[in-house]
Amino acid sequence: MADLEDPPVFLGFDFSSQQVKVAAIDGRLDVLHQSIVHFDSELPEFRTQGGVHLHGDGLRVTSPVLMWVKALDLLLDKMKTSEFDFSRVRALSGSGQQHGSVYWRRRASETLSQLDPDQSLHQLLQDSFSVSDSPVWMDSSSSQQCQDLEAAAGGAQRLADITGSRAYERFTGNQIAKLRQTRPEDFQDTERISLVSSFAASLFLGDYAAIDYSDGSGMNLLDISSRTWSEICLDAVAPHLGRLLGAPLPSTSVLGPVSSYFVRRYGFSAGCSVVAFTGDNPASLAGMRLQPGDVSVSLGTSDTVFLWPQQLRPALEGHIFCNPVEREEYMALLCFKNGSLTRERIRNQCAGGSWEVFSAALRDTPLGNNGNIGLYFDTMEITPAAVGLHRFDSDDTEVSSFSARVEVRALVEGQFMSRRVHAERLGYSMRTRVLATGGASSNKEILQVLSDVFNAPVFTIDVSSSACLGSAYRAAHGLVSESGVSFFDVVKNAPEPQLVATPHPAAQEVYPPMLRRYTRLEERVLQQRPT
Ligand SMILES: Nc1ncnc2c1ncn2[C@@H]1O[C@H](COP(=O)(O)OP(=O)(O)O)[C@@H](O)[C@H]1O
Ligand SMILES: O=C(CO)[C@@H](O)[C@H](O)COP(=O)(O)O
Repeated sequence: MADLEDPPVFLGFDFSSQQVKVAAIDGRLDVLHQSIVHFDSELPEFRTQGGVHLHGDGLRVTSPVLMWVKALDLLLDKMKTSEFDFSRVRALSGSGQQHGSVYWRRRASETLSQLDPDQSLHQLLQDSFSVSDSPVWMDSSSSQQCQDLEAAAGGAQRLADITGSRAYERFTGNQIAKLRQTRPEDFQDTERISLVSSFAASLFLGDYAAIDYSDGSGMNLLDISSRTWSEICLDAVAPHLGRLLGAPLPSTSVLGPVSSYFVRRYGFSAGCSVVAFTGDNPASLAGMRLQPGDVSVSLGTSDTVFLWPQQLRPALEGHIFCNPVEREEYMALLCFKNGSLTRERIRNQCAGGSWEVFSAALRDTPLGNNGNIGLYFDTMEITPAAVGLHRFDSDDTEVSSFSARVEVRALVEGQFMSRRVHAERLGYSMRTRVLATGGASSNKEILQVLSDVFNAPVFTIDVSSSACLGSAYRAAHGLVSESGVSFFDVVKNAPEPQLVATPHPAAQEVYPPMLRRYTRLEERVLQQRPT
C-alpha cells in the first residue's frame, strides 16, 4: 500500500497495431516499469497476423475487439506478477492506433459500470460489442463512402478545410457510414461508438470515455477549428450520430477516477485519475516532446511523419490533427501503410529473416545504391495511392529484380525518399533534427539511411514506446493542466533525446538528384495505375 510520502507514479498505455504496451514513470519522469503483450504470439487463439485479419477482398482489415480486452487483462496480470505497486499510481492515460472503431452493444454501459473484480474483463465483456471485428487503420474498403462524404461537404478540399483531411478510407466516419449501410442491424444494436483510444479509456473508467480532440481529428467528422462535431459530416454519415459519439473533449481532460474494478482487482488507489486517451501518433508527439521546427519519423507498423505546423493549411495530401498537448495548436501527419511489414517481408526474402543480415546489407552498399531505386507498395499505399513493386536502374529503366543486398538498400532508401518528398509538400523544410521512434528505430543502420536521406541528425529516446511514455507524461500533465501549467513545464526535466546518426558528408551530393528522380518515378508509377 502506498504511503502519502511515496512519490507519485503515472501510467501510460498504448493499444497499437501489434501489441498493448505500458510504461510507468515516477514524479521525476524516470521510467520504472515497461511491459508488453504481443497479440500474434501471446494471444494465438485470435489468429491475427500483425495484429489483424486481412479479409478475402484484400481491402477489409479488422482486429477482434475482445483480443484488445484480453491483452489488457494479460498486461495487468503481468504487472501484478512483477509486484508492480498499483496503489502509487496517481493518474493514467493512454493511446490507441488511430481511426479504428469499437461498437458497444445496447446495455453495455450497465455492464461496464458493474464489473465484478473476481472475473477478467474478457469474461465480463464477452457480449458487450455489436461488432466483434473492429475496422482498423489498414482498412481501405470504404471508397464509396469517401466519395459520398466529399460530395456532401462540397468537395475534397472543403472537407479538408473543415476536418483537416480529405476523405480517407480508414477514417472513422467513412467506416461508420459503411457499417450503417452494409450491416444495419448491428448498427441499430449499437449504443456508443468509440475510437480504439476512447474504448481503452472506457475500460479504465467503467463508463464511456469521451473522444479527445486530437484522435477525434482522424475521423473526417470533427471541425478542427471549432473543435465540435461538424453537423454537415455527422448528417452525411448517420442520423443522430452525435449521440452515438458523445461530446469530444480536450486531450488534457481528466475524465474521472479509475473504476472500482481496478481498485479491487489490482489495488489501484480510488483517487487515481483517468486522463483522456488519444491517438498513438499524438501520444508519440508528447513522448518525443516535439517542438515547432522538429520533424518526427515513426517506424512502427505504419511509418508516419509528423510535425508541429506553423500555419493551419489543410491540403489534399496529409492530415491536420488538433495538437494533443497545446489546446490551440495543431499537428500535421502523413501515414505510409507499407512500413515495417514491408521491411519484414524483404528481410525474410533477402536476409534470411535476420535483422543483422538486413543491417549488414545496408552497411555494405553505397549511399545512392549505384542509382538503383525501388518503390515497394505491397498493399495499396495511403501516401501516395499506389500499389505494386517498381524497380528502376540508374537509367530509370524498369527492371524485374535486384540482387538481395541492392533490394534491401533500394527498399529503405526508397521508403525514406518518399517520406522526405511528401514531408516537404506538407511544409517540412528546416534541417534541424529528425526524432525517430517506433520498433524499427532500434536499428542503427536503418537510422543512418534516414539521416543520410533527410541530411539531418537523427535522435531517439531511450524508451521502447514513445506513445506509452507520452501517455504517462500526459497523465502527469492532465492533473495540473486546468491550473494553467503547460505540458512543457511538466516535462522540462525529462531526459533529452540522444543523437544516434549524423549524415554522411557525401549525402548532400548523392540525394538531391536521387530525390528529384524519385519524384519523377513516383509520378510515373501513379500514371501507370490501372483505372
Ligand atoms: N531490429 C529491428 N530492425 C528493424 N525493424 C524492427 C527491428 N525490431 C523491430 N522492428 C519492427 O518494429 C515493428 C513493430 O514496431 P512497433 O512500433 O512496436 O509497432 P506498433 O505499430 O504495434 O506500435 C515490427 O513489425 C518490426 O518489423
Ligand atoms: O493510420 C495511422 C495514422 O494516421 C497509423 O499510424 C495508426 O495510428 C497505426 O499506428 P502504428 O500501430 O503503426 O503505430
